[in-house]
Amino acid sequence: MISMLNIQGLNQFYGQSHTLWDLDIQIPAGQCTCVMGRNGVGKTTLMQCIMGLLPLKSGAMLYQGQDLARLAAERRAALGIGFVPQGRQIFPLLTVEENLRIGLPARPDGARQVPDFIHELFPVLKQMLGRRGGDLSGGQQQQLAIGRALAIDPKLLILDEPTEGIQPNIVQEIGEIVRRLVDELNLTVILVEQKLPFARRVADRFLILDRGRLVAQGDMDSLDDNLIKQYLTV
Ligand SMILES: Nc1ncnc2c1ncn2[C@@H]1O[C@H](COP(=O)(O)OP(=O)(O)OP(=O)(O)O)[C@@H](O)[C@H]1O
Repeated sequence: MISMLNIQGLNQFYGQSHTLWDLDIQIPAGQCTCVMGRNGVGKTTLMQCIMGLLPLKSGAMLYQGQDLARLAAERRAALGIGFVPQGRQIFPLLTVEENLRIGLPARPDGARQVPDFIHELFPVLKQMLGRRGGDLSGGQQQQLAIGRALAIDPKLLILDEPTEGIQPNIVQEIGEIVRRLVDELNLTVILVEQKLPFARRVADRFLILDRGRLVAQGDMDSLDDNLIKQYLTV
């Protein structure tokens, strides 16, 4: 297995509160890994650590062999890590096109155009390029957030709860798009997801966090009822 991201001994604190404990995690290249666990176990915190948005107490994060831990967040984007944050965080007053273009300066190849494949993946955005981001529906905003992350041409794409608050037909579409990114474009995806059917359909592997610790991992097929009962259902 070639790992895209190799996390070793990661510890994170919010003030005195020890939130992530001694995490050792390998994210295989060219697969979709789903990070699971109940509310508050540290999934978003882990994604923010990978993106450089939170300081680590200790640990290494090797991305294609290079340690990210000392790199600023913008550098991580330039290395090819795309991020779709929880809650989408699109810019409501900017147009769809301006939102899509916002990360382009991070591209190492100097490209200044939004790649065509993004318009192909999200035809709805193509029809709305001049509209303000804030005027889009939740599902359209989620597609915009994914398109914006893809515009930097990432190799690793992190999606934090992309289906939260989205209507079912768009959830279905997002699932198909994530699969295409993995199968056709060979992206590596880390998906934080609480909806079990969606996770099963879209992900190849799972990791389960519980109170900041890694408690289980494996192929999606091996996620059994015991694990679900112990760590996932409320
Ligand atoms: N900025 C912060 N300051 C202090 N504690 C925080 C902060 N952000 C999160 N926490 C705490 O850290 C723990 C992990 O939160 P985190 O948001 O990473 O969990 P999560 O698994 O992503 O949950 P959810 O599924 O609800 O998004 C929680 O106990 C949370 O209350």
